[in-house]
Amino acid sequence: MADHRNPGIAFDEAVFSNVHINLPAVQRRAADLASRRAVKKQWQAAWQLRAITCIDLTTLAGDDTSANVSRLCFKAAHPVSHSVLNMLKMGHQDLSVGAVCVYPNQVQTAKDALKKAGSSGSSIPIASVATGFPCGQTPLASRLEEIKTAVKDGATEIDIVINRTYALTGNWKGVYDEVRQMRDVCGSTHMKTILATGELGSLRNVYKASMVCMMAGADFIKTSTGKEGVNATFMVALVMIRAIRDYHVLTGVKVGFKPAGGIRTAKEACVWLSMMKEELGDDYTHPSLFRFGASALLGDLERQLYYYATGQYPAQNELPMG
Ligand SMILES: O=C[C@H](O)COP(=O)(O)O
Repeated sequence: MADHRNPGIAFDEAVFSNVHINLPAVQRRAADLASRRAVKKQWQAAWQLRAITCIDLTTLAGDDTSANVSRLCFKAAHPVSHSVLNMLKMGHQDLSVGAVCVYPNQVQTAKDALKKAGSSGSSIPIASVATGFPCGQTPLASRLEEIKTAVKDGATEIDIVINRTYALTGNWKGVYDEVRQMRDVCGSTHMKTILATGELGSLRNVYKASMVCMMAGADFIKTSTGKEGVNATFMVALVMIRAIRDYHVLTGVKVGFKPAGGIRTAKEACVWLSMMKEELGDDYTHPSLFRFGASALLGDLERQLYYYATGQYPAQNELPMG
């Protein structure tokens, strides 16, 4: 993630209260993206490798144990098998994902496992969801305490959830104040704010929530927890991207973007990256400003790279960690 931070600005409702979303235009652009054909050959492999570096490799399950978290961390440090990397003439490259993303209770395990994975592992950021993830329906004091614990245990990025009750009742100052306090508690730890767009009711609210979180100091805005009925969609992304652009014009600060939930295929990942490049520029195809929140995307990316290298898809035993 970029060293620069978003310091945030004072709350000012005038910045977002009159926002107008051109729904037909957003729908058309989203439909165009969804029907886009994939790039081919070496360009496809290059985009797939880039996509891997942008993944927040995630496990957020009630049945997480040190075994599956450690396995995830090993995979984060070695996302593509050596044989495939050698076939791609990439064996000399240190390839790793953007971060691992786990519950606060698993941060310590992740830290130990990444250390065991060697130099490529110990430099991987540990993101932890916090603040009553996924619903955020716990008292503010305990949500802030959760952040402190995750940071103390070794989290280098915190993914907070916003207060949807406040957002849906138009209490944007309430959303701002909470996020601001979370940002303060994060200290030097980067903060991503999860909007849970599938629960915000309208694209105008998505824009407002994006802007309020950035004003409060979010370093990234993230679409979803992965647990809502509807998670990352191109329509929501286009609205959040517009807010990122507007905030940049207003403050000169570039805030990152993280779509999360339901992104499973290499083809989708490449479309997301090409959208970022077209909408916000090449900077937004790098992990410092762009991440995929995904639990299952890496497997398909590795499979497609294997296909590119060998001309055939792997059997299960050929990518045992896939
Ligand atoms: O933040 C990440 C999401 O929880 C991952 O969702 P997913 O399991 O649908 O990839």
